Amino acid sequence: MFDKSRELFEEAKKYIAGGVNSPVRAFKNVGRHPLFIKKAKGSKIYDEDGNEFIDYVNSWGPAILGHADDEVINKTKDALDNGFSFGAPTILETELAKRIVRAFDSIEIVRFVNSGTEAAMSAIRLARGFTSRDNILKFNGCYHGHSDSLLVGAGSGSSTFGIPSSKGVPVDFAKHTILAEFNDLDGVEEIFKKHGDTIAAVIIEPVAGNMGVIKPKDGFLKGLRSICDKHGSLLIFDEVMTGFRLTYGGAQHIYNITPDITVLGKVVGGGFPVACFGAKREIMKYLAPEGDVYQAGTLSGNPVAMACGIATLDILKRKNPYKDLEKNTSKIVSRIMGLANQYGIPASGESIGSMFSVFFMENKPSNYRDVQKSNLRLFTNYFIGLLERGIYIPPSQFESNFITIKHSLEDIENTLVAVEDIFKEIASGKFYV
Ligand SMILES: Cc1ncc(COP(=O)(O)O)c(C=O)c1O
Ligand SMILES: NCC(=O)CCC(=O)O
Repeated sequence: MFDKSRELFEEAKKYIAGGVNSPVRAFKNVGRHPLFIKKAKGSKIYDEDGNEFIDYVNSWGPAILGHADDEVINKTKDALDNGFSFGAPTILETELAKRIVRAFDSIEIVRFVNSGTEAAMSAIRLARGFTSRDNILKFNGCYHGHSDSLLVGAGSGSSTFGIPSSKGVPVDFAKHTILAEFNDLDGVEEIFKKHGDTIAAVIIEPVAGNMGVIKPKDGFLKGLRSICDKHGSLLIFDEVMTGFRLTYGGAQHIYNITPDITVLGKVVGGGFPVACFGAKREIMKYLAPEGDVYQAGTLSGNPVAMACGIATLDILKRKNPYKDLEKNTSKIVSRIMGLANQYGIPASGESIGSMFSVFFMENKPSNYRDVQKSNLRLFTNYFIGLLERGIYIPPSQFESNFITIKHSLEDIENTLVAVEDIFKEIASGKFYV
């Protein structure tokens, strides 16, 4: 069923590190080789072996309109025809910026970059420049891209200085990153008691997606806001995953909390490499060329990418699909939980907007420590079972699934049939691994 992909992966490994350009694509966790994708349209993705899948990865988040929306294609092609990179300003950048500024009260000014990694890294530099402080606080299990000071998140308790979670990150860099546990406000308060006057910023995924979907407990984000205010630290919401996905805006609108800096990516570029960070003018004026915090990019604000982002946001604004997305997502999760219950599979589900996770553990996790208790063997069997039945989900327990406006009721019913089949097999003792 996947022979051609296996051959293509072997060939790719000869020329590309590990055969992939981002490690999560390798399916290493689940002991499989990746599928090589030939094309995608709507809710479906097609591999080189000719298999069709209902897609819940959706490019890891950008494709909220489903793949290859015709209107987006046409508008992006129009931009392409005019030339695809000038290294000089275009109207398209201002147009996309206007849409973002109008959608977020917390943002007056933005700066575009090419990836969420760059955006989060630059937001941290800006916060350090603005406050003249070096330390930052992040949460265990939150992912903000792969820049040095943000690649800290494993192995440390909530009140210790971070140790790097990747080789190649100097301990001297990582020691400026303090780790706390998601949803543990007391832990954050303790850290601030000791180190408050050294902390430039708290950075958080307001709804965590990178340890599976975990929502903030009541009062948690509000508590972070007041701790930051009290100590003169900036609050950074990394809404790379949640921005324009949970609502036409971000998690900050749902929870009614105003961060100082917002980081956006994924949906804002509609599938092209676009991300940005934004804040009030008072903070953003610290950036070069107005200010002394340096940040730059040859391809930043690329016109074709901007056009794709504009077309995507305009469709979202016009269609306002968020209620329907939420309804479909909670339906999937509650039906999966019903099936898990029926077949005696230990599982809990979480969803918000069009993001969801199925955890193979009885109780809903509220932080990274909890999520470690998930039964990864069950997850792997679930993943492989789905793949073999034409359903493509992220190859890790510690990720969010996404649905798009193109996921039909039929797609959802077909997914549930596959899930039931797998749970039935597991209940009868049949495992793939
Ligand atoms: C919340 C969050 N921040 C930052 C990033 C990094 O973005 P990118 O992969 O575009 O560098 C991601 C995803 O990868 C993310 O989910
Ligand atoms: N939720 C994690 C990601 O979106 C990462 C994608 C990648 O690094 O390829």
